[in-house]
Amino acid sequence: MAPWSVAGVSQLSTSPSVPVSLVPSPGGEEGATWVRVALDVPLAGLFDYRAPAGARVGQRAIVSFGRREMVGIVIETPVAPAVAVEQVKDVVQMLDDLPPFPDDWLKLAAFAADYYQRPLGEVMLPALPGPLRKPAAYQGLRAAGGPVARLDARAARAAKPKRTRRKKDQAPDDERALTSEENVSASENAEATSALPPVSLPTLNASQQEAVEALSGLSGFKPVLLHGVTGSGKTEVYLRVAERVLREGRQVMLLVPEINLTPQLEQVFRRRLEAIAGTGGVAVLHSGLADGERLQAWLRAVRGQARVLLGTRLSLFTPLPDLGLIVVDEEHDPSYKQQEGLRYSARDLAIWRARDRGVPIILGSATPSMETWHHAQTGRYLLLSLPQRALAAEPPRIRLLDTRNVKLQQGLAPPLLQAVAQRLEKGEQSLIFLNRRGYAPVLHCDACGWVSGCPRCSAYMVLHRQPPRVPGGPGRHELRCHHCGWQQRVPMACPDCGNQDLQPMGRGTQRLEEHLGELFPGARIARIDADSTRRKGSAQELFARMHAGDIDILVGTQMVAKGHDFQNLGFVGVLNADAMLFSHDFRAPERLFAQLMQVAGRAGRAGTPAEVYIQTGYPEQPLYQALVRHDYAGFARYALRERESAGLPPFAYQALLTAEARELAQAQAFLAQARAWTERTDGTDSSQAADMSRITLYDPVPLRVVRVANVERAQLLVESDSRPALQGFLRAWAGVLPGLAATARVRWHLEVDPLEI
Ligand SMILES: Nc1ncnc2c1ncn2[C@@H]1O[C@H](COP(=O)(O)OP(=O)(O)OP(=O)(O)O)[C@@H](O)[C@H]1O
Ligand SMILES: [Zn+2]
Repeated sequence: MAPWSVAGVSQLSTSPSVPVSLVPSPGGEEGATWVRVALDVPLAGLFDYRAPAGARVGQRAIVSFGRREMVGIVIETPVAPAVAVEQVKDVVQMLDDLPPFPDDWLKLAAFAADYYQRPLGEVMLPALPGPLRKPAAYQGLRAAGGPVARLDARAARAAKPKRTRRKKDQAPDDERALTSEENVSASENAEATSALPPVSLPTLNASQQEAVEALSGLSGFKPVLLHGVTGSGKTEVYLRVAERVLREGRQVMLLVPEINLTPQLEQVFRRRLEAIAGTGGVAVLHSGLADGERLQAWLRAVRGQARVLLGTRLSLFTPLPDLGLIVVDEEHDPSYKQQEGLRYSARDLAIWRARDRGVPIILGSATPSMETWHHAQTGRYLLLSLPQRALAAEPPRIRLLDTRNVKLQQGLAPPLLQAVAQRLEKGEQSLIFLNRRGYAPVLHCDACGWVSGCPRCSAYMVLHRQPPRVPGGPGRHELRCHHCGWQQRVPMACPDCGNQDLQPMGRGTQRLEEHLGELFPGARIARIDADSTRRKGSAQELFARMHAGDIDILVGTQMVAKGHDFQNLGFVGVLNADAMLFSHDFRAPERLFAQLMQVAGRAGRAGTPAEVYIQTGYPEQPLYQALVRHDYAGFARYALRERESAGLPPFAYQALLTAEARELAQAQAFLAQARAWTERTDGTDSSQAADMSRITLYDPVPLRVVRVANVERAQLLVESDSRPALQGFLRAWAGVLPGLAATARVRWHLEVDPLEI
């Protein structure tokens, strides 16, 4: 393994095949005439324009491209354009409302583009807040100066007359979208700091203390795995280390899987860290923000006014001038992986960024990914552990309920029901975890075997209960496809045989909620899943009710499994976990173990003894046995041994080419051609030929759900034991794929380090 190879990410390639040079050419920074610009278009390469008034690398420009105008970023200022001078258009406008993007940011984007095989513009521009990449934001009278200038003007106005400013200078609607409520200037921060009430800090326990000391002693790049069991107080460790870094005058980037669901987390970070960084010193970025709010938070971070950036994966690409520490909380969480466009791992890029900036990075988890755990075991990452819960003496007791010889009541085993009843009596809350939303996964005809298939997908339509039109009224049912969104009424009779008695098969969270209501008529029952939380703010409302103790029994999907620090949850029941036990995806056990550990970890956090019951038909499975012992390390040892003997990640590196077409044959033919290309050795590039010996290409196969919205999908897996070899191959391959795809008329994408196969 090469010394630079870190986690999922290899080094920034300096090989000449990288199409981007970040070094300003002899044309000079100031007064350059030619600019080479990255644009958000699905075409490889950069585009040349003339900038009569000069331009600098990293500066943005509005240019015309085809019939559109677009915002691009200057990557080079070449001495001469790559095409005939007469063909080169002038830029429409150089934008100077922001200083040029710094070198380290350009390097990060260039690395991501090269590593994930995407055009540079498709990496850079989507990473910016909306207004900064929309030419419309710079046009027209109202937009004079652009969104940044407007925001600044507003901030300046707001800073002067302190009391009476609201209402009066309300911006017109389109501008208001770009500016949010508080606009605190840097000087105001300083004032506010002293006004904040002092926060009382908990006394660290011995392992927290050790972790904080070890982390405080770090300088330079060092990845650290903070492996702390659920409820062990990892957050407190992040806070202490962050406080220290802030006092040293540096910025902290804190990545979390989700923010919308856990407003308490945001509050804790604000309260604690703004005591040092000043009011407004913590900027928060996530996809739930309006364009203007996002721009504002982003600008504050970029300008160094915000000293802490707390955000989801999209904040990874925010330039931070004084970055001193990166924290990735719940590093194993799949939501760090973007599943469309640039399919990047924010965790892996965060590690690259930490290395590039020479700062420590903390990866925290109770159930680390196998990749991270492997690095910690082999010493590449420093391993720090919090083996005990911060508050409770004991972790929850986990028990397996063997469902093979038990008579279930509506899918629920008697001991589980008794446990809920007992907690009800004691005034404690219960959580029933079922990772399947809807009423029932399929509707079925007993007479002829008909099932509710989606007309557009190779999948079942899920039976859903609609909320009643009037409170207390009857709920209607309908069929919904979770893959394509298709909806239809429940047929009155079987479409095949006319039988009028169609039956729901299996159960989802809605049906479970209904059953529990019948079984525990006096209890306050609520459900948290994607359906019950569709309305903005409804998830926060439901979680607030749970935290306030207004819910006795909570039914929930994975949305409730992570992050929440419930204080009065005494029991967790888990249904249908077996569904993930025998998946074709080699990562399924890892995900299942993490999910069960996390959901179990919601119980008994405040110190009262708690129990977790898992219903299963396979209690002897090693995964469940490890879970009962709370033995993450044992599970990981077993899982890694299996991966090693099968030659799977982290012992191999993968990429996945997916093709979509009207006909499966078309998609497969394209993949077959893409594969055949690799067998054509024309000897033009001997180094590539040598690398091919380390590359395995599997046969193209249809996806498990092969058809979605009338599009058929197939994929081709590429594997190598060497990341540089895989990267070298992908670089060459990505050059020929667009041509092959155009001829075959298929849509395609290439995913590096895929999480799901
Ligand atoms: N040293 C301490 N003394 C007292 N309470 C503490 C201490 N450290 C943490 N806590 C409290 O313990 C609880 C659990 O901490 P926290 O939520 O940080 O755990 P965690 O490790 O992030 O768990 P999870 O992985 O389950 O999210 C919180 O209520 C926190 O306030
Ligand atoms: Zn469908």
